[in-house]
Amino acid sequence: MKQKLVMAGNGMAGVAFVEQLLKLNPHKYEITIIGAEPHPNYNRIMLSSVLAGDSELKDIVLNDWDWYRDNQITLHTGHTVTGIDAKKKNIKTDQGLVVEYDELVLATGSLPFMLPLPGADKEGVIAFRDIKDCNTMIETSKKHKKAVVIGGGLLGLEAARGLLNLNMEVSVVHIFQHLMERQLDPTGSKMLQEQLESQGMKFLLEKQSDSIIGKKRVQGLKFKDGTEVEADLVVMAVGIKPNVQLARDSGIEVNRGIVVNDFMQTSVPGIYSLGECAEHRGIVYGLVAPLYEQGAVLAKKLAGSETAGYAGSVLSTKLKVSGVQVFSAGRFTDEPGTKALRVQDDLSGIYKKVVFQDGKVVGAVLFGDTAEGSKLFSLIRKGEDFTGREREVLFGAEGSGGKGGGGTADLVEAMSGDEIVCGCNGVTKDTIVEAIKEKGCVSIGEIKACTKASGSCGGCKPLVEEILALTLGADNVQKVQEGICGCTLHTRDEIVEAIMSMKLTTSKEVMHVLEWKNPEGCSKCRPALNYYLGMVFPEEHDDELESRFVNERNHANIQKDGTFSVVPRIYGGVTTPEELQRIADVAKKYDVPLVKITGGQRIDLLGVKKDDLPHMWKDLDMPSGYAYGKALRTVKTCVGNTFCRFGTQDSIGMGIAMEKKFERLNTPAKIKLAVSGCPRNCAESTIKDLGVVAIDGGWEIYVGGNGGTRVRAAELLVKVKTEDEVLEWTGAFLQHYRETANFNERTAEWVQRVGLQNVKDALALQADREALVARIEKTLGLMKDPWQQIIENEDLRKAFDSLTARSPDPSAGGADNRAQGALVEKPPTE
Ligand SMILES: Cc1cc2nc3c(=O)[nH]c(=O)nc-3n(C[C@H](O)[C@H](O)[C@H](O)COP(=O)(O)OP(=O)(O)OC[C@H]3O[C@@H](n4cnc5c(N)ncnc54)[C@H](O)[C@@H]3O)c2cc1C
Ligand SMILES: NC(=O)c1ccc[n+]([C@@H]2O[C@H](COP(=O)([O-])OP(=O)(O)OC[C@H]3O[C@@H](n4cnc5c(N)ncnc54)[C@H](O)[C@@H]3O)[C@@H](O)[C@H]2O)c1
Ligand code: SF4
Ligand code: FES
Repeated sequence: MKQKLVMAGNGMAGVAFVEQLLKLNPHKYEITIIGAEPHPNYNRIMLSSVLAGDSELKDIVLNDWDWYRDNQITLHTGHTVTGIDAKKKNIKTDQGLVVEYDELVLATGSLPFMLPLPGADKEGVIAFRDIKDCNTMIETSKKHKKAVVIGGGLLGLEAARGLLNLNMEVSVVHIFQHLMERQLDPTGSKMLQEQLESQGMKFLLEKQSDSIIGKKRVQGLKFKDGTEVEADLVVMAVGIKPNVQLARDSGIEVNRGIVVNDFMQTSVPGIYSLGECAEHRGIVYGLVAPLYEQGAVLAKKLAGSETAGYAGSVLSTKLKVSGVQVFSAGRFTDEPGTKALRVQDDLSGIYKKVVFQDGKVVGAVLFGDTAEGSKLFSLIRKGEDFTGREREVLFGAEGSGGKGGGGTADLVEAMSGDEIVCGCNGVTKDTIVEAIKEKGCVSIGEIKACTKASGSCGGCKPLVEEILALTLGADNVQKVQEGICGCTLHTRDEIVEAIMSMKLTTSKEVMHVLEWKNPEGCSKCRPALNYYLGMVFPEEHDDELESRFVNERNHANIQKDGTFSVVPRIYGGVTTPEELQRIADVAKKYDVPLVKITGGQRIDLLGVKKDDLPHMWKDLDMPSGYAYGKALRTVKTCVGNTFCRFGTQDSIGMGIAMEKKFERLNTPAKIKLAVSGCPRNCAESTIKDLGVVAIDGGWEIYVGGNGGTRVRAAELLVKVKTEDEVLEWTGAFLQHYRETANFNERTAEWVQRVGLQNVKDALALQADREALVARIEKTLGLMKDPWQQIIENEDLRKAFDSLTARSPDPSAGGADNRAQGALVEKPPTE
């Protein structure tokens, strides 16, 4: 008869242990798991990504309901274990359930530490620990503007980045002078602060919180120095405390955490503990890598296999904030007896520090370029002696900037099979090699799907790539590729090629023919396929509305309060008294709460009710400005030579001609154009996807520029003489971009990826330009104004209305609508 194994806690550490146990001895136990949260085990690490809008709950589930069922595990979610009777060997839950055990595992994790400030119980003061907190933040951002995060550690900064993505104004309050002082030295910390400030984060450093201000809901935070900051939301991210109450109440020895020996045994026979609630040799861990190592030991112990026990872990961390690369491992501070090798390149924003003791690497900090993180972490764990040749670690044996320390390839070769490569998911080298050799994985994407390695923080990707290359052999390395999303291993180019060669015209066909793993697709591939199909076969492919993002389906941008914004097209930013009168009349008639001039020189009517949209479009009698779409947005113009005394050309006329020609064009990502009448460049043409600047006797065309979060100056594509040439080059450039960029890739990223010279080469010949222009014109000839279509076509109007019925909560950015499968994107900008 099977023994009964019961586990309190359905989190990352506990379930990873059960997975290991099932591999070693699948039939030994009848397993029951009790979890307080209502979900199956999900990847807590990826909550930062959910908050940042890059994934949804369903994307981060590690073990779905079927997994428990397939492994005959009884799962009770929404139950909290409240008592243990170690004599009778049973546990009871808050719902009155009593379960008997032979072996009991406590994997209750941590609780967020909440500063005991006066007023901390007010509405809007939360932690960031679980899905519920994530949803609270997403919901709050729809109604409120100002967020304050207390704590400038890993969690606080990831929370702050997510809140910025939710369009909140974010201030991070930190008690010390330097952010992430547990992971970074002052230099790295300062560079991090500057980078995050450039993303819009504000910092209040060396501030001690005193009290939370507000009535029922938080209105601000007061500091001990008497100053205050306004806040509609306060997120506390000041550390965690092990969740030990259950163990303590049950007479199990507890210090900071539940005290365990090297075999994860507590002071009470038959009761084990692991994860963030456990304390081993005086240390309580707060990252997943050590928890997986503990799980592997406990699995062996309970499976009856041999194990030397758990001896503690060295830690490494990586901040998961897009646009910022930070890695830290081991002992990185300057202590007596240590020496550091430092490389600082302020021009490229790169900083590397490697700390040695007795010739061995004991710690490292990397900022700006973290590619060597895995290698350094491995060197720390291996303890290889570099006495007299320390520089090789960063500069290679020749001191030439090579990979040093034997390079990643040598390191990977020297790794033992049971060494963990992916700390976030506890994946060993053996598991990855097995996935490559036995399950036929040939790409990072496949290995991720098969083993989960590289699927969380991404820090182990260079190591996984190296293992792949070594295992497959150099000749097969070119086979290594990532699919466009987890549903497929096919790259963008393969998909487009298949669409063209097999004449595929629907997403379903593509998914079927290319054997999508998930036949429904996901929020990444569905809109991408719809775009590629429309780009290749503009006539044959029927636009798949259900694959479009929610704003595109509504032909209007959803605002945080659930209302919509309406932006009619105003060609080149030029309007007339009659048009202005109509806009004013519509704004009055529909009680529009805010009329705003946008950065793109047009007028935004904000706060419109969903039901009013078609009526307003009709009354406005103006084309859609596509302010919601992956399409041509605006053509900004300066006054030009019509009125400006510096103007050399008619920038307004040129801009209007461009907007009239390319309006409604579907593009991989939004497109903004501009035309300036002289090199003073008042229309900011050099931070646009395509910007035109008038010069004496002609025009310069710049491409690949971007304002917004990642500013990039556009680069000169060509100088031309006539307006017709401007239109021809613009058409050719846009079509080349449409045909070769990845879906969702802005021109700035695309030009950077493919190189300006390649773009120039593709457009150099007149014949090639003409062919591209012919193709773009074919597409443009088919495009119709979506507002007009809905006004005129009864069927489309009904479909639009039923869209309302299917999304009763128009604030479709919310978790509910995400769950229903509505595709939601980050907020758009003009
Ligand atoms: C936003 C965020 C980002 C993070 N990013 C990283 C990262 O990049 N890298 C990294 O290494 N780590 C990261 N971490 C930390 C990592 O998530 C934790 O180390 C890990 O989840 C701990 O696993 P655990 O199983 O010990 O605890 P948990 O994952 O907290 O699981 C414990 C579970 O037990 C349940 N439970 C508690 N008490 C009871 C009870 N009495 N009865 C029943 N159930 C109970 C809890 O509800 C919980 O679901 C992050 C954490 C957060 C919050
Ligand atoms: N990328 C990652 O690896 C990652 C991401 C998120 C969370 N985590 C883990 O989750 C856990 C929780 O993260 P965390 O950042 O809350 O914990 P932490 O203990 O690492 O950092 C808390 C930070 O808050 C600061 N702080 C403490 N009291 C303060 C106060 N009164 N006012 C202002 N600042 C104060 C501390 O100086 C510290 O920098 C940790 O174990 C962390 O390692 C890891
Ligand atoms: S860019 Fe030149 S032409 Fe245009 S408004 Fe400025 S100064 Fe005048
Ligand atoms: S180490 Fe984070 S995903 Fe592998």
